[in-house]
Amino acid sequence: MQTPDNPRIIVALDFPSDQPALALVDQLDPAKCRLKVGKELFTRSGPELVRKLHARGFEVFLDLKFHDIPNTTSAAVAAAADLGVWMVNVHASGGEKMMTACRDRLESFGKDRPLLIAVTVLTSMGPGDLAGIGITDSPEAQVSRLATLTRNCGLDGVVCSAQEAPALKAEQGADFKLVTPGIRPLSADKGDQQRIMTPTEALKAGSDYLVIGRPITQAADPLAALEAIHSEVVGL
Ligand SMILES: O=C(O)c1cc(=O)[nH]c(=O)n1[C@@H]1O[C@H](COP(=O)(O)O)[C@@H](O)[C@H]1O
Repeated sequence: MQTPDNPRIIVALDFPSDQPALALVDQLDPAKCRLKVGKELFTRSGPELVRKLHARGFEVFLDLKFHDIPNTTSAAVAAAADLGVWMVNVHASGGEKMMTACRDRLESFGKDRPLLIAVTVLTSMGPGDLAGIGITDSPEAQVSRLATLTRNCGLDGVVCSAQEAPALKAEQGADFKLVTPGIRPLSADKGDQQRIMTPTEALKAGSDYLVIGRPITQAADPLAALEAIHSEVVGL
């Protein structure tokens, strides 16, 4: 079994621009976390911010959730690989041809290619939302179907809720990476997240990487918050 490499904590940089993001990052330790850059921050600050994070020694998950025709999406994934990011993602609902094109395009980057991860069903979507787009199966069944498609297309794993991790590990195998948001230490506010788990519970459930935002970014002492979670999970 291939074990996920440390650090397993990914701090979500949900900031409107690079100044507050870098002010936070400069309090963190690249030995204890990786960083996630999403649509808002990337749209404002772009590849230059990613280069600044790399220069500070951090590995980056570029969370742009690409979803387009195979030619366009695979070119975008290759652009992310050129930038040197550690992980990049697409929507599994883009389908087999799209995911396979992305995987094939990354092969030329060899062993240094980014991990390629697919989003299944967003944690913000319930059964009513799925019905609204013509999917009458439960969210769990749809997650399972899209995770199987993702694995069959040769991708490295999926973003999912830690609550789905035990079933997905059993169905997809230990090497299929599970990247899970909705993580809350016992002492932290739940905020707008509904389906939460503690870091320890999530790793025991089968998560490989924990996406954590506000419990670290909004803490009075972000490094202390990161270190507390890191020491809780480092041996798991
Ligand atoms: O793709 C994601 O990262 C993501 C998917 C999902 O289904 N739910 C979810 O919360 N996220 C992200 O995970 C992070 C969670 O942040 P906190 O709730 O502050 O810990 C945010 O950047 C969300 O956008």
